[in-house]
This record gives sequence, C-alpha cells and structure tokens, in this order.
Amino acid sequence: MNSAKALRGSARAAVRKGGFILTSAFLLSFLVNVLRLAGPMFMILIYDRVLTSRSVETLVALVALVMGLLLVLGVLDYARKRLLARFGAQFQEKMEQTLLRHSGRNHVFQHNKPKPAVGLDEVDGLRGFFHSGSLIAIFDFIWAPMFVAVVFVLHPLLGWACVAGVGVIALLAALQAIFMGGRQERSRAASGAVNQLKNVLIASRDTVRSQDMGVGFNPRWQQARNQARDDSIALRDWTSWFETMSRITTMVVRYSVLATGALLTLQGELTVGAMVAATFLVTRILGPVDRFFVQIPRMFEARQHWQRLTRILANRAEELEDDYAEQPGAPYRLVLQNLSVRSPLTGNLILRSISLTANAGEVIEINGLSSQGKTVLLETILGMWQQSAGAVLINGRHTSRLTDAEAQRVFGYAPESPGFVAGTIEENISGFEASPDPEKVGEAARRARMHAAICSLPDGFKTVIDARGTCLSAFERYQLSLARALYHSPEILIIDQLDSDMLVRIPKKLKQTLTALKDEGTLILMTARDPLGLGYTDRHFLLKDGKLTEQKSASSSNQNRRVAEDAPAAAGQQRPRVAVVRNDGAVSEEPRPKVARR
Ligand SMILES: Nc1ncnc2c1ncn2[C@@H]1O[C@H](COP(=O)(O)OP(=O)(O)OP(=O)(O)O)[C@@H](O)[C@H]1O
Repeated sequence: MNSAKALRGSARAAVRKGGFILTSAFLLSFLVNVLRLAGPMFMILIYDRVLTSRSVETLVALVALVMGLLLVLGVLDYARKRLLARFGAQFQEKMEQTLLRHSGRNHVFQHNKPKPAVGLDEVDGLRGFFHSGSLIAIFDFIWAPMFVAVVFVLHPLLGWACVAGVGVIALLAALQAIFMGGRQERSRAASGAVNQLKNVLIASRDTVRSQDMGVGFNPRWQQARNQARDDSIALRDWTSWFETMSRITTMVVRYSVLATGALLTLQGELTVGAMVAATFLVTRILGPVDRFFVQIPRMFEARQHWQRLTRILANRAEELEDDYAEQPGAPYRLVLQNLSVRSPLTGNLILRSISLTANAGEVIEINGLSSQGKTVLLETILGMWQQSAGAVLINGRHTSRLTDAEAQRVFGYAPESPGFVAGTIEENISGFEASPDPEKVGEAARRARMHAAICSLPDGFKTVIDARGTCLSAFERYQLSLARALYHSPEILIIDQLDSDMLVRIPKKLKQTLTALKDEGTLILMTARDPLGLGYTDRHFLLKDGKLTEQKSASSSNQNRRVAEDAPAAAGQQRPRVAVVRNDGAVSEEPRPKVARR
C-alpha cells in the first residue's frame, strides 16, 4: 500500500527533491537580471557624467566596476544553467528508476515504442524541458518587467513603446504557433515514417535480399524520403520567416525607442545617456520575451508530459493496491479464471472461458490442432495478451501486473519460433544481464543439452549471433532458447510446441532435464499438436475451438484429436514412418514421432 502511495506521488517527490536546486536557479536568475541593469547604468553614467565631467578617473573606475560585474554576471549565468541541467538529470534518474522498478509486463515496449517502459518518453520530454533553456526563458521572462519598469522610470512614453513592442512580439508568437503546429507534426511524422521503413529493412534485410524485394522497397524508400525532405524544407522556410520577422520587429522597436528618445532629448525631457540606455534596455526586454513566447508550445508539451506521467504512475499505483488487496499470501500456483481472449484483428474469441489450476511440480501438456490458440493461451499466461474476460493469477497476482524482474523469476519461455537479440550466446542465455553468472549460463546450457556444442565453437559462449540465430541450426536455436528459458530457474517453464528433434534425438536427456525440473518444483506447461507420449506428464488437456478440456489420459486426448481432425479411424493402423539420420551418419526408418513439426 505504502509503495503504491509513494509511487503515485513519485513525480512530485522527484521535483521536490530538486526544489533547492530549482529555487537557487530562480534566485540566481534574479541576480543575473539585476546585474544586466549594469550595462544601461554604465551607459547613462558614461554619457551623462563622464563625457560632461571629462573625468578619466571616473571612466576608469566605472570600467573596472562594470568589468567586475560582467564577470560575476557570466559566472552566475553559467551556474544557473549548470544547476538546471543537474535538476533535469536528477529528475530523470529518479523517475527512470521508479518506472523501471514498477513497470508491469504490459507496460514494456508498448505500442512499438522504442523505450523499454511506459512513461520513459514523458520523463525524457520533461528532462529536456528542464535543462534545454525553457526554464531559463521562463525565469528571465518573470524578471523582464523589472527592465520595463526602469524604462518607464526613464520616460513613460519609452515605456509604452516597449510595451507595444512586446505586444507585436506576442502577436508574432501566436501566429507562429498557429502556422507551425501542424507543420511540425507533419514533419515529425514524415521523418518517423522514414525511420520506421529503415527499421523494417534492417529487421528483414535477408528476406528483402533473398526475395529481391528491393524492387518494391526502393520506390517506397524514395517516396518516404521525398516526403520527409519536402516537409522539413517547408518547416524550415516557415521557421526562417518567423525568425526573420522577430529579428526585424526587435530592430524596429529598438530604433523606434531610439527615435522617441532622440525626440524627447531634443525637447529636453531626456538625457543622451538615458536615451542610449533605453535603446539598450529594449533589447534586454524583447530578447527574453521573444524566447519565452518561442517556448510556449514546449511548455504545453511539458504540461502534457507531466499529466501523462502522473496518470501512468497513478494507474500503476492502483494496480499495485488491487494486487495486494486480492489474495494476500496466496499459495504458489497458477490459476486461470474463466479466461477469454479476443483476436485484435477480427474481434472473435480465440480463447473461451478457460479455467485451470496448476500447482508447482506438475507437468501439463496441452494438445490441439493448428490455430486452436495454444500459443495465444501461453502468451496470455505470460501477460502478453489483453484478456477480454477472466484473469491469470500467479500466487494470486495478475501476471500482466508482475514487474519485469518478477516475471523473469517466475517464467521461462521457449517459444515455437525462437528469436534472439544480436549479441553473444552468453548474453542471450542470461537475458543480457549486466554481469552474467558463467556458472548459471553453463548449467542452463547443460540442461538444454547444448553445453558441448557451444564449447566446441571457436569463441564458445562468446560466439556472436544475430537476432535470428542464423549461424545456428534450427535444433540448436531451439536448444539455445530452452537454455535461455532455464537460466533463471523459473517457477513455471512454458514450452510452446516442443521441438520434434528433442524427442527424436535426445529423448532420454530431455526426460532427465524435465523430470529434474519437476522434482525441483517447477511447473511445466507444454503444448504440442499431437500428444507427446512422454510418460511423465501429469495432466493432459485438449484445446479445441478456444475451449480447454482435461483429458483422462494422453490416449483419450489423442482420440479426441482424431475425431477433431476427422481423420480416418486408425485403430491398429501403423504410424507413418520417417527416415532418421543418426549421429554416425547411418539412415534408418522409424515411426514418425507423435509430435508436430515446427
Ligand atoms: N498477433 C496476433 N494477432 C491477431 N491474431 C492472432 C495473433 N496471433 C495469433 N492470432 C490468431 O489466433 C489464433 C490462434 O493462434 P495460435 O498461434 O495460438 O495457434 P496455435 O494453436 O498455437 O497454432 P500452431 O499450432 O499452428 O502454432 C489463430 O487464428 C491466429 O490467426
């Protein structure tokens, strides 16, 4: 409960933690802006005192004083920028830790976003806002009225000229926001499309090459690039136009103030020093005002980031509260409660009201024809599919709400078509742990019966593989994926479509591995199209039309399957025979194992 409450308020706490830094930066901004008044004061004194008194001593003293103040100004300005950069970094570090620690499985790599957890984009956006100069612009804008007040003190007419200038700049900023908003979005989308295409090409490089798909992809590539280029040029044109307008407006206001000052000086209402100082002050006012207006869209963006982040944290905190309220201290087991899952494509039910209770140390086999939903069922247990009804509970907790670290301890998953991450075999087995334990890596490989094969490679466990494991055979890929699934000694081992080669080539070793895991209390869930006939399976289920029914024995499951397949009655009929190449190279004919091909 407490951790849920802390999570909910963690963004505010992270800002509060940097409160001292933020306040210091704000106060430094005040000092910086006060010191900036030194320039106009210097001008007034030069024109009105030094030139009239012709005193070189005064001039030297003033120059020394101003130089000293400018030096302090530089140091303070630099210091506030450093402070804000640290504030942003501290906020990001704190929030990233919180998000990664509390991320649920369904929050990881969501919506194809490149970030590993939901909320990290928002944190990144806020960090950028804190230290990219936006806060400096806000602070300077807050102190800008100080300069306006000084101009008003010099002469009210000059003050109003400044205010008019600020109005024009505000109008330009509003126009810019209206014209540029959509264009920026379009340009971002167009360059995003190019990046997406690039990622697709990188991921499917071999297929594109082997199928000569370049012919199809090249025009797409050109089209995407052209669109990105055109949008970026259009955006650049508009940006340049507004930048120029803003610069010209500043100059116009500045010269208007100079002209007004000159007029007032001619009329004897202003000194020459005050006239020059007013011109200088206008720049000091319009600069921060302009920068502030430019930052307005970023401020709205930051506000959205903040709102989204606090919503994400609140949702996660709510989930945590629910979890602990549901079944505190429930005994270890996997429970599926009336689980239903719909296809995101068609909306049709893939799984219908599935219920199952499985305990530690059980070996459960689920059979079913192709497309009956075996993979979907396993991946729903893993928390990767959205359920339309029901729940998957591990020790009373929803699987989708386990954190990444918790899920890693609970599950070991050997998928039907294993995929890897480009890196070494050791990194892949250990799930890219920062410092993999060689002992554990070796043991996992041994249990997957792959240790000797890996050691025989020139680089052994340091052998680099790509995402598809192209340098490995299909069997080795499967073994590697099994080793990866076993690395963390999972409580639940999930094997989708057990590889037929495992049964043909190393049935005894497979049995040793699986029975050892069973004895250690690992719950093993396996799927196969046909019953595997392992002999050490505790319970058999049949998945048909999205419904899971328990079978009394493997043979009845098999019978059911035959009925389902509408296959010719096969009582007493011999199983088809297949040619098997043995390790010594000899070829023999054997009954086809009762497993599905991948
Ligand atoms: N990502 C997805 N999006 C939409 N539908 C999907 C997705 N993955 C699977 N399906 C659909 O869900 C149904 C069940 O698929 P699933 O992969 O679970 O079957 P299976 O029983 O494991 O089949 P096989 O034995 O051939 O692997 C299929 O009709 C499939 O088209």
